[in-house]
Amino acid sequence: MLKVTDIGKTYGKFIALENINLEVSDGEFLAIMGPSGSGKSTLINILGLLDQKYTGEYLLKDKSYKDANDNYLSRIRGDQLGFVFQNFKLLTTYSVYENIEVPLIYSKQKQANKRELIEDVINKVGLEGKEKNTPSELSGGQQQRVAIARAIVNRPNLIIADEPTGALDSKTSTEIMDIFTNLNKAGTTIIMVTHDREVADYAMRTVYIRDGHLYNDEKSVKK
Ligand SMILES: Nc1ncnc2c1ncn2[C@@H]1O[C@H](COP(=O)(O)OP(=O)(O)OP(=O)(O)O)[C@@H](O)[C@H]1O
Repeated sequence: MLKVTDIGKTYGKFIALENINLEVSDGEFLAIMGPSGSGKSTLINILGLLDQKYTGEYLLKDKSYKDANDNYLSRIRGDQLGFVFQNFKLLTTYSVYENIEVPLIYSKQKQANKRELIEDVINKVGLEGKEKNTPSELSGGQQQRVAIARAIVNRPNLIIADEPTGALDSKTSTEIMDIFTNLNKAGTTIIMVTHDREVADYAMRTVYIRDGHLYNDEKSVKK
């Protein structure tokens, strides 16, 4: 799915990432753990094609987007990637249905097909009956379900989730992780940042970041 070779990233003189190497296979479910400020968001911004200012090489499906223009990048992000964030990032004045429809606005599919895709993901995340509600009328867990539905409606190859359970209680977190597990079982590759060991345990593999360096297992993390 993707290959990162010797990636580095600096903010002025500050080294945020150094010598990062990482390969993620199709169908993998990877967790990235690490303390606050260690570089997790910086790394997934690069993986999610939200940041092109890095050194080294990043190939997504064997292709580099380092020199791609903004329009092209937005299209690739829309076609291939789905994003889920800690604070949901839903449009507050839109209904559940309309939020999920957003990624399909530029899609050339017919209206009836779009409706079918949206209804399908609403069922997948268990939000039947909430289509007309706005986010403020939903619980945190339900809002995250909307965000997941929006992330998967375009059937992306890769889901990037940044602390998807960070704002949720443990029972709701389990429900959200069950949704991710089912998506992964159905073939979607997932990369998830989390602080929570129990949440990371849902993934097949965990890597650790500390001070901008990536480690494959916790024992090798240099203190
Ligand atoms: N735009 C920026 N300018 C300067 N420094 C930055 C910028 N963005 C991030 N940093 C620094 O880079 C380091 C890594 O930040 P990053 O957001 O990737 O950490 P993180 O592991 O995601 O943290 P958290 O778990 O708290 O979200 C931090 O020390 C941060 O202060």
